[in-house]
Amino acid sequence: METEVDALEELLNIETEIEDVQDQIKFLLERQEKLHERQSELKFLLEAYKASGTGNSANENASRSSSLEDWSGSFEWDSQADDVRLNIFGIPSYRQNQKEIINAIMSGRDVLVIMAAGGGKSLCYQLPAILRDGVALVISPLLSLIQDQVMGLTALGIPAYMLTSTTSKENEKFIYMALEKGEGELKILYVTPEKISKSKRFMSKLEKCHNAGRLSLISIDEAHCCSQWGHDFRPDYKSLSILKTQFSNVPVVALTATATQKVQYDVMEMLRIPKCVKFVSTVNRPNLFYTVRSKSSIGKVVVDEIAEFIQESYPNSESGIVYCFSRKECEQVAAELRARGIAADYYHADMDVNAREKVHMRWSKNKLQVIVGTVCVISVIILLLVEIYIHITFDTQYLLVVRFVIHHSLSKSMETYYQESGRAGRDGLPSECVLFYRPADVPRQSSMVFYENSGLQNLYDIVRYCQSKRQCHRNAFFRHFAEPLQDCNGMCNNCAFFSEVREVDVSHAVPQMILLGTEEPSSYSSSSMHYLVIEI
Ligand SMILES: Nc1ncnc2c1ncn2[C@@H]1O[C@H](COP(=O)(O)OP(=O)(O)OP(=O)(O)O)[C@@H](O)[C@H]1O
Repeated sequence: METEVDALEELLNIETEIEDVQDQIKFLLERQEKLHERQSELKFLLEAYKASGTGNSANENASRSSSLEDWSGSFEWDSQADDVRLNIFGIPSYRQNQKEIINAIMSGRDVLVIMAAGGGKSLCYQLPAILRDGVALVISPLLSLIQDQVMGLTALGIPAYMLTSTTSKENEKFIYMALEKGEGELKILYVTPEKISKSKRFMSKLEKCHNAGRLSLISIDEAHCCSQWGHDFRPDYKSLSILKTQFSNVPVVALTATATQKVQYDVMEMLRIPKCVKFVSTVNRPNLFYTVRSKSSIGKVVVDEIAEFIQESYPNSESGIVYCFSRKECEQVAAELRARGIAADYYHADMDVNAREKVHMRWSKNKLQVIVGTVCVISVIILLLVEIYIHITFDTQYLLVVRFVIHHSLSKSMETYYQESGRAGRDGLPSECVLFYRPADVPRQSSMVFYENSGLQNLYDIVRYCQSKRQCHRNAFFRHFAEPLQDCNGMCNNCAFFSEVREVDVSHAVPQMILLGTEEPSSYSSSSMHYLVIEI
């Protein structure tokens, strides 16, 4: 006769076997994903071979892409470029890859730039836009980003305009005349991708500009938005493929801070630039200290800890961002930080334009120390506010730099976290990125990303990042972006406080755990779990 002990034993065996099966399924799913990834890379490579007509060109291009030698030499525009860099942009020297990228664009090549947040991507297309004859078209996903860029360029005396829903009739007329007839001074024109996909009038003027030989280059910012495998796919970016088809002799520059191999191939395919020169800079941001802190289940305690961190580490009102999961949470956290004496306000898409403008102004005048935003797409708007030039006199600039980025809730992927946290320390000086993590936040995010391509897988990557007490946080980025590991130099909490992590043998608590796991859900109580944790 089967006893209760036999039944319990069999149940345990079955559960162990189920776990084994689940592990195998997980392994096979991961293998399938990797095979799909390689399949799309190989398909792309074969198309590149076909397009070039020779068996070796794709290889040549690939090696050329990774070689900076070709682009770092002397070119006829060197002295003019140095003059513009120094006297217009006020930048004393190039950062890594900038000169090479500029040379490739000036030589008329299509270019894909993967450069860390704050690495200086804008200069790479803005400088050639000034040097080359005609108008440079820049496609950027967000109005506020465009406004900031145009404001900054205008302040430098560069004729930059935007054609968006907020453009005045007068400016629109000026832009169309400049495109069609070459009248007026227009060097850089910013539009959103919707302009390309939806405005026939604009496309017809652009065609006239191109036919007259006045379209100097096409720059596509946040190019990862082209890829369905990226963390921020935007359907309107798909229509950008028309640009290379229609203006085949105009160099296309695609720029992004984050793109895995798969996303890079996708972007090149989507924008029809298979032979582009690829410049991939390291994702490493050596000046950022990454920390993951465990998050209390009591909301008030979390805000207490955030406030304490800000007041202790940044007593001189250095600027920072706090990211929350929802708009409501943003408003609550901002109010609670204010109640604790921190100049904080929230900023999200539900606010009207005037309210947003007001926050923008207070931020730029340094009257706000902290902006509280959401970790979804809207957060990008916040991100754009984080670095603002204040023109004191015509030739003096202050730069508001974000010194800390705090995540009250986890991001939806490693890419998103890299970008959001990357807003800190864009001047290269030491800055901090702190993520408050608790497992209970995962289901909130998973319900949001469930229907995205690889959404859950992306989420689990960042969950692994948060849960690891031993793995270097910086290395997690290198692994994610398939980059060789570099030294962290103790610039993450796992490396800095490695010796403080204790391994505890909890095997004595296993029988209790099993009993707890086999309890009827109705009899299961959090107090029994709490008791168990204390026991351990
Ligand atoms: N060679 C340089 N030397 C010093 N400062 C530079 C250089 N190039 C760019 N910068 C400055 O670095 C800051 C960041 O540049 P930029 O906005 O182009 O970064 P980005 O790569 O577009 O970042 P993100 O992806 O976050 O938007 C700006 O203040 C810019 O003026």
